[in-house]
Amino acid sequence: MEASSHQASEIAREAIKRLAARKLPPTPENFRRAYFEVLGQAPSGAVWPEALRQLLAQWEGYQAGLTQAKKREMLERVLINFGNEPDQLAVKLAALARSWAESGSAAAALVPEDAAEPVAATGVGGTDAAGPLLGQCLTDFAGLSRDLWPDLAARSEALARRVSVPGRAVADADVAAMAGLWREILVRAEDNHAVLGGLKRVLALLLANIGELVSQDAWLSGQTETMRTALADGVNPHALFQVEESLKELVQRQKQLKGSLHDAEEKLKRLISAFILRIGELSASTGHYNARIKGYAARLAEADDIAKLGDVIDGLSGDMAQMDAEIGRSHSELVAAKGHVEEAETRIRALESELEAVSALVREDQLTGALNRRGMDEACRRELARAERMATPFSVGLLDIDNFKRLNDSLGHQAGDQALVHLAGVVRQMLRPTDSLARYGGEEFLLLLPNSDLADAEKVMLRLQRELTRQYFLHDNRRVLITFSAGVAQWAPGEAQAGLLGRADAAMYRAKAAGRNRVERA
Ligand SMILES: Nc1nc2c(ncn2[C@@H]2O[C@H](COP(=O)(O)OP(=O)(O)OP(=O)(O)O)[C@@H](O)[C@H]2O)c(=O)[nH]1
Repeated sequence: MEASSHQASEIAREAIKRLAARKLPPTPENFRRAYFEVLGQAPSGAVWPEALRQLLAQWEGYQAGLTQAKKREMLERVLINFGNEPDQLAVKLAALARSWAESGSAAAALVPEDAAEPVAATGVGGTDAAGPLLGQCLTDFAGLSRDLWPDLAARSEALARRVSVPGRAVADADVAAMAGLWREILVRAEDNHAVLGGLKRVLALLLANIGELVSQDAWLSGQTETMRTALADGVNPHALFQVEESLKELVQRQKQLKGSLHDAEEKLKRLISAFILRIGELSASTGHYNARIKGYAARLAEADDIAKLGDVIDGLSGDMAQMDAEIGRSHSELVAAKGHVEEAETRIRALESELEAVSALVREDQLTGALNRRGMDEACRRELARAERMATPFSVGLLDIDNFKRLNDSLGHQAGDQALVHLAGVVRQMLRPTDSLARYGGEEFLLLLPNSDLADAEKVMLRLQRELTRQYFLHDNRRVLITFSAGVAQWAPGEAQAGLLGRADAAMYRAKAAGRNRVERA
């Protein structure tokens, strides 16, 4: 129930009258209580704990027809619409939790447009009682998230300690900190969702390839098909359990297959050595026949009667027939072997092109483990969309190692490679879990920094420069100092990825031109 500005001033007037009548000092807290009393609502501090408690319970619970993704989307909508109005936000969140609880009908899956009805603060007398309750919610969350997100758990605990001080009113800053925490949870949950999706796709790819590789083994194909079907319905503990069981069987079967493969290899070896033997025999026998034919030629020259001639021809045609049979046998063996070889070659070519296609899908730079250009494009797209949706800042830092050619020339290309690996390692140590590192070019790296404005991004790059003076790159036990020049740019709403990176690039060039080892803002 929003009060118009006229109503609001009326309510404020009445609230002041009440304070005067009760001889209460007009502190902000007393005024706040009186104001909500006149308005007929519980003060917002009392609404928050209950709203969060309900939301957490429903977030983890199961509701027919509501997926986690759907719930996340609904929650984001509420946060975007009411994120700047803490009182309204608490009320809307409570209403959202109620709508989830009542879910099961299609209508319940929609965010109620007018969910302004305040939630009764059951058992909560006012702001003084709100703190401990809120603290309990935050402590519960910390317990649940400690394994997954230790940093958020720590933040939640710190906040819990702050709001749980008996008699202390919940301050607006606490509510803002909670909203910030909740946003971070959403972002992480979204990332986890993306990771799960990625794992599912990788597994599907793997299964598709296993199926292809073992297409002749009906049993194995059947198993992989079962796993594919189990995963197609969505990743849940039951499906994962099924897949795990199937994989165990698959591993067992693979062991047997390896044995068969070994046998097949042995057989192939025997076939080849037999073939070589045959060729040897053939050339020996043709040599032997050559000698015999020469003998027949001599006997032919000496044959002076038809009977002797007949003997020579009989012997010759007998030998010729035998030779013919041997050559025929070797020829058909040769044809069969050629067929096998061609078959194997076709299979190997198909597998090679499949491998190439799979490699092209890889999103990581092989040397440094940072994202490659493809991975960077995807991550950048995702972060821009998120920044747009959640109205949060997003910045990038583009760094280019200084005088890298000189390092390469003096220490060798391999040392240059190790220097790149070292730099990527140091960057990774410093990044937050939501940040990403991509290899932009040879000795250029891009840092994607969600939830960071230009000043934050500049701080990150300067911190990285300092860190590199502490963590030297060691080559043959010699310390080599790596410095870089960088440009930082903050995304402007509506700006395309190319525009953002172009600005960061231009700033980086300015840093080079200004003498290197510096950070310039775009
Ligand atoms: N070892 C190694 N060197 C690389 C790799 N990619 C690019 N390089 C080298 O990085 C060097 C970059 O040289 P330049 O573009 O002249 O830049 P620079 O020497 O760093 O000079 P400034 O950028 O002006 O400070 C070239 O010698 C490239 O061969 C790589 O993966 N490994």
